[in-house]
Amino acid sequence: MTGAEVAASGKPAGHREDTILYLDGVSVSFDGFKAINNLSFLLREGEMRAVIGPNGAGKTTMMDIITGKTRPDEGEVFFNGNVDLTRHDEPAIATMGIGRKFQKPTVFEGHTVDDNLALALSGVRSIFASLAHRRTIEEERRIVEILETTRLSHLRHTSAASLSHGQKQWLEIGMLLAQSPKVLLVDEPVAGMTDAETAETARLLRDIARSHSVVVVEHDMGFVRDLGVKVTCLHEGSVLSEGTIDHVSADPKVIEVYLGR
Ligand SMILES: Nc1ncnc2c1ncn2[C@@H]1O[C@H](COP(=O)(O)OP(=O)(O)OP(=O)(O)O)[C@@H](O)[C@H]1O
Repeated sequence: MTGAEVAASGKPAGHREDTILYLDGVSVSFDGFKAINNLSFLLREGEMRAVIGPNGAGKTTMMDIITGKTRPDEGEVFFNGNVDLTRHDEPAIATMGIGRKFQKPTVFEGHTVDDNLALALSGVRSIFASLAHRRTIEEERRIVEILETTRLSHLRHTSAASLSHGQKQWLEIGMLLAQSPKVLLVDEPVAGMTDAETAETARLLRDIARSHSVVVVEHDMGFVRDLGVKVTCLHEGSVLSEGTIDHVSADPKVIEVYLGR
């Protein structure tokens, strides 16, 4: 956060009511080590944010706190302005509309792209029931829409096992979209991708961000630049720098602990 955005009280500027995610004064320790230290992080509804920072900065732990995997020792964590996430567990938070994509793709390799999306769309149904289920017009429309968004229309009937690494990542993003989340948390989406796939992923996420709030954790600075959104750099569990990519990447503190290494 820039100095201008921090009120005199040290509290983050902006009303909680205007946010989709609101973290303030959040701390968590593991065996006495403060992995998150008085962290404040605000995401407006419909905003996409890139989160960067060196290894161990607390990026994953911040996501764990938002999704209910880790409970903070202190601080406020709110979703949609008024839902106190510290009072809910992981499955409840996922159901509320916070979807998370981990770094490693976990698609069903033995099934087609289409089946994978149908499975994700059905949510609670068993694999067998889901594949035997006769699709509604609305389900078919959603699948076609997600295939287009994820650049996989031409691979609809291809086995997920034969997709490239990048296409598997896109399929998994599609499976997340099928659950209609309000917020997508995306962890290192372009790790291991080709340059062309990386560039396409920035476009894909920008498309998704037109109708969702998104937090993207990534180390690839070229990709972060392509996203064209506000950047938050974490260090030692707190916000070290926040603003445009040009502001953050020119910040001497960021250069010292992260970019200059
Ligand atoms: N369950 C845990 N028990 C003990 N220490 C933990 C636990 N989870 C995270 N940590 C520690 O907290 C710190 C923050 O880790 P975290 O994984 O959030 O960083 P990160 O920014 O995601 O790093 P990376 O870029 O390497 O993924 C690290 O020092 C890590 O070792």
